[in-house]
Amino acid sequence: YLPALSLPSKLVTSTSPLRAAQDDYQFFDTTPLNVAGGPGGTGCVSFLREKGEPLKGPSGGSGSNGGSVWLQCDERLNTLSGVRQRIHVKGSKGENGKGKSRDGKKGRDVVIKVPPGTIVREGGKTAREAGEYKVAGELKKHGDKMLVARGGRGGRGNKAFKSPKNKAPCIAERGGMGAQRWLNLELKLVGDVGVIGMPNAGKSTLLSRSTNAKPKIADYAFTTIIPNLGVCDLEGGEGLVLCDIPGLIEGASDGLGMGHQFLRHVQRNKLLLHIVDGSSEDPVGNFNIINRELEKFDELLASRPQVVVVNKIDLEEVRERSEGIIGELKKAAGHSRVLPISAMKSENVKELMFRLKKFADAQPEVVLPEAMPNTDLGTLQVEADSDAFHIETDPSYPGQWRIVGEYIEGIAKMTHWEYPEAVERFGRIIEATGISAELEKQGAEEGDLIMIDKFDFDFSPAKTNPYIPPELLAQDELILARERGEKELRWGTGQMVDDSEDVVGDPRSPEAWVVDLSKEPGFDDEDWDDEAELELLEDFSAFDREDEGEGDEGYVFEEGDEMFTS
Ligand SMILES: Nc1nc2c(ncn2[C@@H]2O[C@H](COP(=O)(O)OP(=O)(O)OP(=O)(O)O)[C@@H](O)[C@H]2O)c(=O)[nH]1
Ligand SMILES: [Mg+2]
Repeated sequence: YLPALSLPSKLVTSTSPLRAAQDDYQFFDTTPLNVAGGPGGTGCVSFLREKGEPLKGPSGGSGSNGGSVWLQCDERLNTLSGVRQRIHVKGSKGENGKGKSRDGKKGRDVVIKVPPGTIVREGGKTAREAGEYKVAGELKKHGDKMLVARGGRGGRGNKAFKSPKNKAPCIAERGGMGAQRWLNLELKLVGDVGVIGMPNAGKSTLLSRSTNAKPKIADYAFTTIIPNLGVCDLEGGEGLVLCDIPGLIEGASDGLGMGHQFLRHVQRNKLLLHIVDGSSEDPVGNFNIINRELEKFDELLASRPQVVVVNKIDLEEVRERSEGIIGELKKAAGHSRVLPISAMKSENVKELMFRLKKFADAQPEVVLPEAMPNTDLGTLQVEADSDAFHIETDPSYPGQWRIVGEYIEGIAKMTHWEYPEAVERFGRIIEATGISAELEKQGAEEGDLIMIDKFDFDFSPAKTNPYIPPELLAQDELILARERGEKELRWGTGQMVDDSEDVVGDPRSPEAWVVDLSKEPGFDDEDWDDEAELELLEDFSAFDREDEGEGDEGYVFEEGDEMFTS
């Protein structure tokens, strides 16, 4: 095993301008984003006491959900630069529940504005990695909204746990953690007209003369390393959006030059403006090279209508041969939309823009083969709210099992382990979600170590042991007999059960008997504070102290008070 070489970052950064250009480019149009929903508020344990009525029941309010993080599409934006200002975005915390049955206020949502055409991937801190991650959604139209990190669920207060069986529950939940994840956003620029051509043809110059964009212009290839969007204001119209695509060269479709990274961007343009440098050695040859590269990359792209211009006719030698070039280009292109211009001297440029606008408006909206079917972004979530789980085990650590699953891990985090009732409830959830059964199926035994998140448990398969010792099978007989109405004898959890109770259970395992409480007599809401049934409860440490010294109409317990529970 050899340690990986690690170079100082300065050495790692590219030495060739092309490499630098690619890095810059990727940085421009993709960005990582860390989103986290706010944690939910904690539930409250408190009991209300009114004048003359010492105990009026549980009154702990529930904590509220934490704020979520959303992405929202805003058509006024055309870059991700706003998002890049803040890599970490969090929803705010939900308020804790309070005494007197008051629930907390919901945490505030955060909405991040992104431009149309933003693709959201889950995972991938760097652009290079991101391509391998799952696409979670795309924001296409103004107003599209997508939930990317749900706020944590608010913990319930003890009021919510009141039941006929337990009228004075001493249990509350902690707030759940908000979802947290890395996203990678990628923007496909949307323009009406994609400006393509060899490096140095004059694409950026044209954009700077005809639109509000201020692209970098220079006398060397690959001046443009990021696609620039520019809006050309035409009288009485909405304007024409031009997209200056960095220079294409032979081999671009194989990833040479700026390669795939830009070709992708041209995909959305309704039409292409193909700029031919009239001063180059072989204008028509260059024209053909670019078209071949488009074809190799994507047939759909190659079939997009083009307008062709011969640029730099302000130069004497270009002007002289322009007519010949135009004729050849018309032949090569198979249409007659070929114009001579001088981007630098703005010759013929206004005329060109009007024609482009008219032509663009006549084109149908570009329909791309979708990466994913149309989905409702409100429901399509990065979030998976299922109780799915899986069990990890390692043969070299027998008797140790790890349960992995968002739901069960969330519940474990929300459980107040100091309340015995909460622990019991957690046990029931382990049963109900099928985790217990699955553990047994995989061979877990009583006393094995079960790990969920950072919590450890002893495994006790108690109620669902499918192995039935022979002596119990004999008991089954009795149960079945009883079900047939033949005998009155019943078995419960190791002891005889009173005949007056209704017992339901799994006949294969007498130990699984459960008393059906709904049919139990004598549990009336009014009965619960019968003093004879009350016993002293000592632990008040977790009680809500916010409402000390309330007036007559309500009272929240304080440390040192006596409290009774059934
Ligand atoms: N004489 C003349 N020069 C021009 C004209 N248009 C552009 N140029 C020059 O050509 C060179 C390249 O222009 P750019 O606009 O940067 O070319 P580009 O196509 O954007 O090049 P890349 O970004 O490298 O792909 C610059 O020196 C411009 O000044 C023109 O109409 N006439
Ligand atoms: Mg340029």
